[in-house]
Amino acid sequence: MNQPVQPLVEVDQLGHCYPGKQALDQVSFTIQSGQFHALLGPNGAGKSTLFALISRLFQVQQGDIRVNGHSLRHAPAALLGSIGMVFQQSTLDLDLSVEQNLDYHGCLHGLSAGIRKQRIQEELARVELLDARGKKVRALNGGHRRRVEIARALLHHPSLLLLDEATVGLDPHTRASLNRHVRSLCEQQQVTVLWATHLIEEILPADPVTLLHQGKVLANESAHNLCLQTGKASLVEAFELLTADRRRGDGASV
Ligand SMILES: Nc1ncnc2c1ncn2[C@@H]1O[C@H](COP(=O)(O)OP(=O)(O)OP(=O)(O)O)[C@@H](O)[C@H]1O
Repeated sequence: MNQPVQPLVEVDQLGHCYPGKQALDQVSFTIQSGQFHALLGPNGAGKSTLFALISRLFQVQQGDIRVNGHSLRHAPAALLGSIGMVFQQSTLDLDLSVEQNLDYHGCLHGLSAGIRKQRIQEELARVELLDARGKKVRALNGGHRRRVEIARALLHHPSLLLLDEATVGLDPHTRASLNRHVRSLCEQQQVTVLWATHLIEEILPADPVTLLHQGKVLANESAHNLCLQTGKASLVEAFELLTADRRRGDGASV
């Protein structure tokens, strides 16, 4: 008999309150290894709060997150070593070169000079920016800066790559190309991805989706199943139905 596969990521009953605002309320979902998992939610749903918790910008108040079995509460350093982050706001130093930005990150992760040199070369080649290694980040366009951030996030070979609204501010063509690139990392390099977005067009029918709205999980399903279960032809309509129910207070969930 087949054993159930242990998920790579377990978000378990996560809660977070700002003064006077419950931003996350008993949020639970899992991600299987090698998947492109979408965290779909409109502005204010709580996506960035979840990212701030997993990256330890905030202290965990309720619940836990486990990556590769490392608990945010009990083994935070091991968990941080297992993840790579691309935040909504760029965190590159514009006046350093691409290579200097990556090298600094490698130092923070304790990589030796030799390993840093090798990995910088590998990751920049993967995002097709090897020729830009000596350029200041300020000289790159928005799409290329995002690619540098992805290369940087993968430098220490994390199990999980998290991207928070990574395509914000990019033109439609660059958005689509970045989305395709990250999917190819899943398919070809077995990288596991949590892709937070409010843009439904970035999600494909087979993608597992966690639908987050006003701090609560409304659904954990593939986009295709969400349409089937709501009887809607498109994810846009399914999303409208589920979030409208919530706005009316029906509290429907799938
Ligand atoms: N520092 C804060 N103090 C109080 N409330 C906050 C704070 N930061 C966020 N919030 C509120 O918490 C809720 C969740 O915000 P969060 O930024 O996590 O959502 P989001 O899904 O990432 O949205 P966006 O894409 O607009 O950033 C929102 O209602 C927001 O106004």
